Amino acid sequence: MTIHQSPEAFGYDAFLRTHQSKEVLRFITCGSVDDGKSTLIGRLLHDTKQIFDDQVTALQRDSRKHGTQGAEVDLALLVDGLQAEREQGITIDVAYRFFSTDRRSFIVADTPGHEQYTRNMATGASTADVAVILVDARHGLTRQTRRHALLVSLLGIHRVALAINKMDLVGWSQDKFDAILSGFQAFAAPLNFSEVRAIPLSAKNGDNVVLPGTAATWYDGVPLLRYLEEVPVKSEERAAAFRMPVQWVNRPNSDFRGFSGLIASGSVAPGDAVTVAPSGKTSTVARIFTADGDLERASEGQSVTLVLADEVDASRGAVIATSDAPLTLTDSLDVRLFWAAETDLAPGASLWAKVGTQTVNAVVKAVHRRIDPETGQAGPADKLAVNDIGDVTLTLDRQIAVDPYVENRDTGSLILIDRETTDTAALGLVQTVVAATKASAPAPAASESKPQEAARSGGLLAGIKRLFGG
Ligand SMILES: Nc1nc2c(ncn2[C@@H]2O[C@H](COP(=O)(O)OP(=O)(O)OP(=O)(O)O)[C@@H](O)[C@H]2O)c(=O)[nH]1
Repeated sequence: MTIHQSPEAFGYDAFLRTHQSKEVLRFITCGSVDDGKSTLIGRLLHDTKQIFDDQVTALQRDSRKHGTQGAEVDLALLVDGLQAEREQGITIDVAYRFFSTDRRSFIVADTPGHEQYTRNMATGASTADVAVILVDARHGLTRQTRRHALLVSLLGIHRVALAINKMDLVGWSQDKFDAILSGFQAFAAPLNFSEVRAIPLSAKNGDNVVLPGTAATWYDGVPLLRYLEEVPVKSEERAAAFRMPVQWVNRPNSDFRGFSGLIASGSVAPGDAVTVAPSGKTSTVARIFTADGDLERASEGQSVTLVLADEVDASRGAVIATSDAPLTLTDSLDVRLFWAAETDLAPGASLWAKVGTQTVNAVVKAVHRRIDPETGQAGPADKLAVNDIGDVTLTLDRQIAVDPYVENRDTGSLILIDRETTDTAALGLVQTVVAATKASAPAPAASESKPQEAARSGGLLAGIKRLFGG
């Protein structure tokens, strides 16, 4: 089995190339501090044999030195690799872990349970197919569990694995398990999950994570990993329309002109009719060019260069889309925001908005409502504070090409960037899109501008967008 577990050691592209033939499932883990997320991911890596022997030796040594398990191996150390977080005892950032089994490859977004969770969770969840929500069986559902479930549902993840962990500490009590599950179902009823799968487990002991546990004689379901291997991934549920943001124009000589980018969604084949946003120019795909030769079809997640049949002007910032479902051009956006900046957001605020490779100036026209994280109910509001979720209208200085988030997570999400600090201030999900009635100057094919640089180098969201094709 191929061995890899860290994005630093093994890049996303390389990971996908190696496992091209396998389906990829992206999932996010969420839970409060100490529910056992790191131990669970460590257990998944360990029991699927994703770690080298020398890592095991290092782990045994580290466990004695830094671990919380006495003489035993502390699996959380496999995941909590950073020195600082060992010292502080918390996980700091969103970290991506890669592992694979014979059936599937997995990309796990591990987000911390401390107070930055809104931003971090929004980051990880915006690309996930499934959310694994951890609950400590001793404590049951907490405020955090409810908040995480709400965020997951707002971000459009329809499947939840409710991992009821530390069952060993409650004597594998079926009553406890049933009570937690029914409490969750009651809270989640309005959240539109298509599936909630509860699994009793012990990440520490390895019961029902990769291998079936024997302690819960009453449980007749599968271990978590088996669920993750079998759950349908998004692409099986709905074929998204083809979208490829142009990252650069490949023009090595006057005979060749191709548009290079990462396919954000859908697939494309030579002969397909395409429309380029924002210019609205149409053409057909003549060739799909890659370093390994031409392709008959290319799909989501692949980096390709498209050669079009006609001389079409498109540059960085443009999006090539299928002509039967083009993007909408607009300069006014209704957006659900996950506001992450320390300063409040109020009407009149001016920020950069970045959708894929397009960057424009955005002014907050109105703040409409705030969603109560406890209940999921929306109430009127005129500003948003740090970690708030709310709905706003943005006025853009130029038209951009977007989709509603429900139709396409890539072309339907944006980040807002603080103009002063160049920090990522929010993740936004496009709610409704009304096409602009009159033509205004479309977003230019900006040369590398300040916000783009910022979004390239700074901010978690930007990093993830980069990794996952924004
Ligand atoms: N008994 C028992 N202890 C567990 C289990 N899972 C995790 N733990 C322990 O719970 C503590 C917290 O586990 P972590 O994996 O560090 O928790 P976390 O959710 O990643 O916490 P942060 O990284 O701080 O967000 C550690 O001491 C683990 O060994 C379990 O199934 N049973």
